[in-house]
Amino acid sequence: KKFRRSGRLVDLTNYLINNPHQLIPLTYFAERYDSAKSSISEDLGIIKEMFESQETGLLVTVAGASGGVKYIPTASVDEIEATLLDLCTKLKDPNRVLPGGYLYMMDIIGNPKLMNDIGRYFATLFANKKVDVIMTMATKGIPLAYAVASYMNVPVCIVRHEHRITEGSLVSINYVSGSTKRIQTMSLAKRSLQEGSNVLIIDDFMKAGGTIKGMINLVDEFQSNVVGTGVLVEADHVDERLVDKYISMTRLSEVNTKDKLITVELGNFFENLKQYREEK
Ligand SMILES: O=P(O)(O)OC[C@H]1C[C@H](OP(=O)(O)OP(=O)(O)O)[C@H](O)[C@@H]1O
Repeated sequence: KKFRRSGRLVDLTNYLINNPHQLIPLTYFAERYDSAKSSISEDLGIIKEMFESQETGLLVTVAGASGGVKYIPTASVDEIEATLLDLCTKLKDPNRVLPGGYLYMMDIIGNPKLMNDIGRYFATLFANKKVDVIMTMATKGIPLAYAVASYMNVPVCIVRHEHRITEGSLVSINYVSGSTKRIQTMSLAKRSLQEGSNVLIIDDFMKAGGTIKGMINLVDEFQSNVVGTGVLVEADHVDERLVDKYISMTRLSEVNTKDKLITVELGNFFENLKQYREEK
């Protein structure tokens, strides 16, 4: 069935947005709409101009036989700032304060729209990095990890607490998490991560950084490398910090459990985004 340009533009845009970071040959679209490749190229030019002016995303076209077009999700600084300021306001609620300087966050990580938006922001920042897999720690890191992974079109690798008998042979390491100073174990099935993988670590919360540090050591056990670390909230009122390179969306700068006073501000995401944009 032949489609007019207006119909092609609607379906093309929908298809691209639903298949981020995937190189799609122009012939696929030429057949899908029974149109000439030159018409498809013009369609893509219109979409590219609109996407880039609205900062919805980038359209990258790769020439040649194995070429095609790839949609890279992005987000505007204004949109990111509005979402993160709103998140800071949500996090400031004194009723969220938990013992040990943690925050109740289940409503935040249980909010699909918010997790998808934050996932897209991390995907925007890491768009040009070679990332093969998103690694996270069960349980609260899982929703955000899936959001980032879906926008980057890569799988998620979930590290478990303790040894689970349902995963086959495991690699396990011990780590100290949080102010508990408790030795804990994290484990990952041997078949979950290929050697030489480029890993982006994502978690919901970083306090002392023991969990992130543990995952960094675990990646090392798999002869793989960490290309970046992203957390939704960093609690920076801890003395020693086990992890120095990370991106945080928000920063918990003070938790006074007695008076239930907490100060939340924007994390270091913006400094890194500016730097990333200059690099491009
Ligand atoms: O920086 P650290 O001091 O190591 O703390 C951050 C950990 C602790 C907490 O996880 P838990 O509540 O231990 O586990 P779960 O995510 O399963 O709730 C949080 O989700 C981070 O993973």
